[in-house]
Amino acid sequence: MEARLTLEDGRTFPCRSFTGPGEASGEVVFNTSMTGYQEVLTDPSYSGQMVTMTYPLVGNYGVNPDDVESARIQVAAFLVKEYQPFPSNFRSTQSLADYLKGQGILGVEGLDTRALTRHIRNGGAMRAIISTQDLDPESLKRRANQIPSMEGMDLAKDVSTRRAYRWADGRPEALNDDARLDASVWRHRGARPSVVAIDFGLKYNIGRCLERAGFEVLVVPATTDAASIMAMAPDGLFLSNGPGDPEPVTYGIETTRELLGRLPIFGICLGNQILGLALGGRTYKLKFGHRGANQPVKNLDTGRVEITSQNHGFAVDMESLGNDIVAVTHINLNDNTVEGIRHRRLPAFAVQYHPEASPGPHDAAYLFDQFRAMMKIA
Ligand SMILES: NC(=O)CC[C@H](N)C(=O)O
Repeated sequence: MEARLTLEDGRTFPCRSFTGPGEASGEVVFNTSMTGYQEVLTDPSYSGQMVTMTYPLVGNYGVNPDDVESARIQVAAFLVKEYQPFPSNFRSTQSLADYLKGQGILGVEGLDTRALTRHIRNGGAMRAIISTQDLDPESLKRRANQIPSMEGMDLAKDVSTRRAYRWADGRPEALNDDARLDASVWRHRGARPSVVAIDFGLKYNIGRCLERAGFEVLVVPATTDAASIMAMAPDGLFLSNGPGDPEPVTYGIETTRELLGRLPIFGICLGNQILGLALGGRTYKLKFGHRGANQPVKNLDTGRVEITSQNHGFAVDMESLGNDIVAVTHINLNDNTVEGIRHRRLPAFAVQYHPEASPGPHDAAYLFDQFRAMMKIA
């Protein structure tokens, strides 16, 4: 079915829907991973964004119930060069087209994804609209310009869980109705270090990695305050990844500021930005962001280069961090932006990239053990 993608600057790309009629809007971003499209689709950090894959053939290994990073598809639309409708993989239970259709998400193919990616690299991430109904470029351009900008947008509280839940045995587990959110919430007190993970859009693989590193994990809503967290007396605090601009996530920044020095803190991606903001730094929007599974990052402590999985459009401004308080621990070797920070005196550190790497390489898995080493219970 004929479709059209129009960016806010008027550039238009003809394409075809492989999921039936529909319309979608959001910020268009590109991801350079060669595989892992199901993890990309379900990563809550993509909320409000339409994602295009630079790898040209998508759908060939289908989808399965295990590779999800959250309970649903989070992208606003999925844009590919060539959709492969005949999946061949022993784990596949459904085609990608049926998976998207089942959740009402528009998928388009036949799009010149290379030209689109080059356009975004030159002009920056842009707002856009895709439609099978409205094919008039002028009307689409006008409407694309009415979409709210990603800057200033707090999407974390929209995707966050409404109720606290346990992460156990590799999956989310609801608490009993009578569970009290105090120190009695932990089942393995004294045997395993306990971590409260603030859910700004938590990827499931972070839950899996925390559990694998030996933690007992309780996931709480984004707006949970410091007093409620201290009431549970955890051994550590984790700040998750999440969508949107970090600056308007003032409640998360405030909670983090209050808990600095009272609990060991580890943050990933949005969690890194929130820690940076809580430490008095600033964040800014990158031109087109980092999204892919082969981003080179230099660990300044060891001098080692890690190949990392990434998905972010904002970054912590290095100049805004007081050097006597915060150390930059990791930088991106493509553009020298901040990829990791550490408090010089207090137990708090974070990375902008994804050590849980889903999809992606596992070079940075050591960070979960580093967090564990900060706990009283080792
Ligand atoms: N994956 C993330 O946590 C992304 C953080 C933030 N939304 C950004 O785009 O920079």
